[in-house]
Amino acid sequence: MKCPDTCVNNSTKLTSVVWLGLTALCFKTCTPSTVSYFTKVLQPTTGCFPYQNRVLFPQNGGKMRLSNFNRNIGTILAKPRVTIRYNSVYLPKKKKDVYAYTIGILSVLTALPSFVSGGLPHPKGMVSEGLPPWLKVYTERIAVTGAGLFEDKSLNHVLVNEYKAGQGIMPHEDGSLFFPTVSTISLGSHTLLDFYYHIKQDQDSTQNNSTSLDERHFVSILLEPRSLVFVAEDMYKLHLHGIAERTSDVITDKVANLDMCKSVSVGDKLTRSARVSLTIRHVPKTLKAKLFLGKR
Ligand SMILES: O=C(O)CCC(=O)C(=O)O
Ligand SMILES: [Fe+2]
Repeated sequence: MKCPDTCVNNSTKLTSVVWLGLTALCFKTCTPSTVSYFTKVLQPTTGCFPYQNRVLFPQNGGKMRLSNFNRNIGTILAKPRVTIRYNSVYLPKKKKDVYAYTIGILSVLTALPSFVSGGLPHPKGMVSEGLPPWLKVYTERIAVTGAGLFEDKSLNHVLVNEYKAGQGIMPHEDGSLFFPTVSTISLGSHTLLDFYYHIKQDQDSTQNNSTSLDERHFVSILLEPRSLVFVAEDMYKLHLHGIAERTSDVITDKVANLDMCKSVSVGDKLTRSARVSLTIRHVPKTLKAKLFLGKR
């Protein structure tokens, strides 16, 4: 089970020796033309996973194509202040696009399940490190697609997670360090993003106070390969979300976006494979990095 990215565990810092080893492995495994596509992106250490502050990634952001990014977007839940929007075909199926590289590189470097780009969110402010060009392609276009959901804020934080079949992320909330809209691109496998009611402290409440996760689970969203989902407002702030540790998912009537998914119906069993998610957010509180070299 992965921890949510709001956890910080410094004991998982990657040593440069391990990184150099993994880099050498990648360069040995990739063909020379592939290697020329990749450059190292140095990332800060955050989260709960080992090996996450060094990763190789394509830097040819300008060449990537995101098709349909403003089409096919559908709203699943849109009561006042409760919003999920879903786009099943946000990324084209195209050779040499970033999803292929992402999956390829993460499977070569199997010990790289997660990394953060943009900085480390902190209550006092994130020292903003900027995003590499290939990620900016996503953040800028998602800001357009999600217009109205981010209040024109720039998306300055990206978390990349890899899940092998059978892995998930425990029910959690993303917390107040982020603006309360999250956008997620899914690469590789489908998954089910499950939403749960919190346990209510209010004794008068007659519902949603079960301690059983199954009973608190009230809706799921099927995240298809290359899809984009926005979770906003109360859906972000009031409820927990998570991904169950399963190797396959049986589709039930709790899956709220079936009408937006191609050829999937209630009763179907979908087998998971490796999935990589790009979780793209806005961190409101940022600090300018100050370097004090010598006497002030
Ligand atoms: O991988 C995902 O789609 C969910 C990740 C998530 O909820 C998180 O990192 O906070
Ligand atoms: Fe989350």
